[in-house]
Amino acid sequence: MRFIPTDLKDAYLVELEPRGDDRGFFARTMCREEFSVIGIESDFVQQNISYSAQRGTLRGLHFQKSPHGEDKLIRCISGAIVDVIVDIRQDSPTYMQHQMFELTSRNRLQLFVPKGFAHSFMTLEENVEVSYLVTTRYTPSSEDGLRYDDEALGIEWPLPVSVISDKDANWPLISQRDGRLY
Ligand SMILES: Cc1cn([C@H]2C[C@H](O)[C@@H](COP(=O)(O)OP(=O)(O)O[C@H]3O[C@@H](C)C(=O)[C@@H](O)[C@H]3O)O2)c(=O)[nH]c1=O
Repeated sequence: MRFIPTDLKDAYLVELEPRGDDRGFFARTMCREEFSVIGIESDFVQQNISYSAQRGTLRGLHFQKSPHGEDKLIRCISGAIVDVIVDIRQDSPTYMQHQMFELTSRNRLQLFVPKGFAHSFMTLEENVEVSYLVTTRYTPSSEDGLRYDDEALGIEWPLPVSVISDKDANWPLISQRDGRLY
């Protein structure tokens, strides 16, 4: 695997290193030893998949509040998404900055998102499946989120939103919050 630093501290794009032969190829998608070489010691405990039927479906931006923060390793296994992450660690040099990545079943790129980030994606095609590993079990009481259209974030989504959950359409704006985000 090749780890490509992003503009945001501690977040990486993870490129596969396929070993090809007559049958096709083989590649590792997660390897504790390779991750630890660059200082990632994530202990993944749950794997999730989501299916979105329509192009323009938006999920996020989600995080679990500290101490239930989770590292995530995201992969689009069918179709294509733009994945958007926001660094919400108050002591980080890239605090409140966001970055957008195109993850597709063709480029097979993975995105490593550390705890203390809000995470979201928008589907660019119909019938999209996203698979991801997380390091913390689902803790609904610590669930939180940022609004995809919060002017304080200024995210330029590539498509109009076609489908969004009520929960995601109604997260409070950053200007309406007190205290630390994470
Ligand atoms: C995240 C999650 C949800 N659920 C349940 C709660 C609910 O009934 C149903 C759908 O949940 P949600 O609406 O939160 O699903 P979704 O909006 O797809 O949530 C996901 O969004 C992306 C962007 C992330 O980063 C993920 O960590 C996760 O928060 O699944 C679990 O049982 N376990 C889980 O780990």
